[in-house]
Amino acid sequence: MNPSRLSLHNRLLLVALLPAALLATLVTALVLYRGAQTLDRTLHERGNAIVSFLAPAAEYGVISGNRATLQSLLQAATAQREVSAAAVYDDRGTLLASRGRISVLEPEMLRRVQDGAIPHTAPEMLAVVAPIKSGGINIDDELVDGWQAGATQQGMRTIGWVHVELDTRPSSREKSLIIWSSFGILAVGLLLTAVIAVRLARSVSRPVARLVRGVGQMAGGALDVEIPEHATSQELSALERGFNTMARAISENHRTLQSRIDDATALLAYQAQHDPLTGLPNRRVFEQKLEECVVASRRAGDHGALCFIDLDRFKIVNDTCGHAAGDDLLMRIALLIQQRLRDQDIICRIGGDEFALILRGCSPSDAMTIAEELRDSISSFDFEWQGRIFSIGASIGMAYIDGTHTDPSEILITADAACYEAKRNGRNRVVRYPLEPERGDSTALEGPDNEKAD
Ligand SMILES: Nc1nc2c(ncn2[C@@H]2O[C@H](COP(=O)(O)OP(=O)(O)OP(=O)(O)O)[C@@H](O)[C@H]2O)c(=O)[nH]1
Repeated sequence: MNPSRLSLHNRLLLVALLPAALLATLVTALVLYRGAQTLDRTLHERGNAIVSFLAPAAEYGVISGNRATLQSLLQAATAQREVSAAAVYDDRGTLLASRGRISVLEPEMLRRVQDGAIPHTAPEMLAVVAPIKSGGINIDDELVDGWQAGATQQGMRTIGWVHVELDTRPSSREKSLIIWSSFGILAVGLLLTAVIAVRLARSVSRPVARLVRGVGQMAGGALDVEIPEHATSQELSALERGFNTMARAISENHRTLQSRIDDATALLAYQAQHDPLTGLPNRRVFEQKLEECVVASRRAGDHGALCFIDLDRFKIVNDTCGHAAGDDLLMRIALLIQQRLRDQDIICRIGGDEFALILRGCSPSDAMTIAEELRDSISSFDFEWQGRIFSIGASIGMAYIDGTHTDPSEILITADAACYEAKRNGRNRVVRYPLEPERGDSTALEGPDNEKAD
């Protein structure tokens, strides 16, 4: 298991459970060790207390050789709950009296006992041996005096040993009980800790996982993300609220930005196709529309005409009243032309005072009529600027689109040449330049007599 690859949930579990499990195990081990020690020590102390009581009490019986006295002493000793057997030996290790099933002690072992009890353990048994000391008690002395002489411990000699065996099984049972109850408490404690740790880890990892999912969705381009706000902790709850607020703000900003981009794109597209002064379609659109018209005339027989319009004496307005006046005049002329057109006609501004008019779906004579009316309207228009009145005209060169052309620029060149001819012939007139002059059409080369005096 590589800790660096653990998920947040498992890391939190580890952080919560590992110290608790280690601590609980250590405490349990300590409690068990100390409990076992206490039980062993208590048993030893109990054995020592019994032999310490028995040894001086057996002094008289050993000296006097009164085995009945010793027997009654041992009977009293074995009446104790833990004592399973007891015995008295003389100084040579000869058994003087015994009660219960006593294990036989080696005389060397007895001789090693000089200054107090020594323990000896065997399975299910703890043996305690203590020397019986005598300070030269007279057999005829009072028993009380003998006790007092024994109590002084001055110049005493070992005259025998008392041997007591204690049953360790109750103590072992108590130890087992302590062990199992400790393990039980440990298991329950760890289980409760695990349940709490899992709930705590979930309360952190789940909101974090929701946040991670939300961030991932946003990174993937889904800006309308809203995560459920279920966190119970104050900080995570604030984080969830903050994320949603932030996501809403980003989404809103994105929408606003997108709308601005759309507006800017639309404006750019409009500007790329329109003349900024008059608002009419520009030269690029004109070329495109002319090509469409040429294709339509070839494929569907949808004939029409192109009128190249160049204003007459426009420069005078500029020179006399300035460019602002010239601009205003251009806008008014553009409006005037637009008002006189049919729905299917297209008017574009293709130069300073030059306009191109595409008439769709009309015969040569209809086209000539429209062009003449337009010329007349322009020449009849009086432009007033700061108290001064200007009257301009328009020279119009017309080329008919009859399905015989493949190149739109040919038509434009033709119309331009016709316009030039109109200028040359005195301005303010319409000249039509068919590529192949029509028979009997006097206006095709000459144009009408529509010149207006300057
Ligand atoms: N005010 C204004 N003038 C412009 C604009 N674009 C071009 N012009 C001017 O329009 C004039 C066009 O020149 P011309 O066509 O030679 O002058 P004109 O007086 O119309 O002469 P003819 O066409 O021979 O009758 C020039 O003086 C240009 O500076 C514009 O956008 N605004």
